[in-house]
Amino acid sequence: MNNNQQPSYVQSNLNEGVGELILNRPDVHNAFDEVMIAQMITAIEAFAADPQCQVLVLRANGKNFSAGADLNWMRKQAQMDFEQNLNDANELAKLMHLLDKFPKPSLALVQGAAFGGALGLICCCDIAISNSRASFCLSEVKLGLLPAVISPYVVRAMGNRQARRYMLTAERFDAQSALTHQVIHEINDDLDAAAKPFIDAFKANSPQGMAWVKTLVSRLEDGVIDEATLAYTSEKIARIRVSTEGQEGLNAFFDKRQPNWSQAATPAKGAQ
Ligand SMILES: C/C(=C\C(=O)SCCNC(=O)CCNC(=O)[C@H](O)C(C)(C)COP(=O)(O)OP(=O)(O)OC[C@H]1O[C@@H](n2cnc3c(N)ncnc32)[C@H](O)[C@@H]1OP(=O)(O)O)CC(=O)O
Repeated sequence: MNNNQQPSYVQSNLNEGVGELILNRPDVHNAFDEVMIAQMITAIEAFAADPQCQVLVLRANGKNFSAGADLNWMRKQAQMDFEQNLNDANELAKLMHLLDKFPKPSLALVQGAAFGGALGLICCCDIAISNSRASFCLSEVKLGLLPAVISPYVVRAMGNRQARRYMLTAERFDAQSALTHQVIHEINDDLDAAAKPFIDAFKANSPQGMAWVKTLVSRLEDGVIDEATLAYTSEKIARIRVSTEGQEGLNAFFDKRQPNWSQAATPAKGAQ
C-alpha cells in the first residue's frame, strides 16, 4: 500500500541513471486498471522530469509481462456513463502517449505473455527485448473489444498489413514472429544481459541529441519528404551543432576524450 492507502501496482527506482518502472500486479498477470494506469503515469512523469534519469526500463514482476487491460475493470465500466468511460479511456491514451513521447531512451523487457494493452506499452518503447518463451496476442476482438487506444503504436511498429492480420485473428504469436514483425528488437533469455549494451550506449550518448532523435523520428513518421521536411531537418542540425552539447561532443572528438555528459566505461567508438 502507498501513502494514499492504494495498492502499489508499480514499483519505480532509479539506479545509476536507469529509471526502472516495474509492473507489480503479478496475481492478475500485471493487468492494468485505473489505479495502475494512474501510478504508471505518475512514475513516467517523474522519470521524465528527473535529470538523474537517463534511460527508462519498463519491466514486470512475475511469470508474465502483462495481460493488458484489467478485464474486471473493463466489465465494471458498463455501470458508468459514457463520459466516465471516455475519461478512463483518455487516461490509458495519456499513458501510451507519455511513454511514446518519453524524452529519453526507453527499453521494454518482456517475459511470458504480453496481451492486448501490453503490446501497446511495448510498441511505445524505443527498444523491446523478450525472452524466447514470450507470447503475444492482440486478443481484443475475441473479447468483443477493440485494440483502439494501442492501435497507433502497434500499427506503427508492425505495419498495417501485419496489424490487420493479428488484430483480426486475435491469434497468439511467439517471440520469433514478434521479432519478424518488429514488435521486439531482440530475443534473449537473459533480459538483463541483453539490456546492458543498450543502456551503456544510451548513457554514453548526448542526452540532448537522443531527445532530438525521438522528436525527429516522430516528426518523420508520415514518410513525407517535402520542402517543409528539408527545412525542418536543416533547422535542427543548424541549431544542435552550435549548442553546448553539440560543441562539447565535437571538442571531445578532437581532444580524444569522453564528452562531459558521458558515463561510458570506455571511450565511445569514433572518439578514439
Ligand atoms: C487496451 C485495450 C484492451 C485490452 O488490453 S483487453 C485485454 C487483453 N488481454 C487478454 O486477453 C489477456 C487474458 N488473459 C489470458 O489470456 C491469460 O490469463 C494469460 C495472460 C495468457 C495467462 O494465462 P494463465 O493460464 O497463466 O493464467 P489464467 O488464465 O489462469 O489467469 C489467472 C488469473 O488471472 C486473471 N486474468 C488474466 N488476465 C486478466 C486480465 N486481463 N484482466 C483481469 N484478470 C485477468 C484470470 O481471470 C485468472 O483469474 P482467476 O480468478 O484465478 O480465475 C483496449 C484499447 O487498446 O483501447
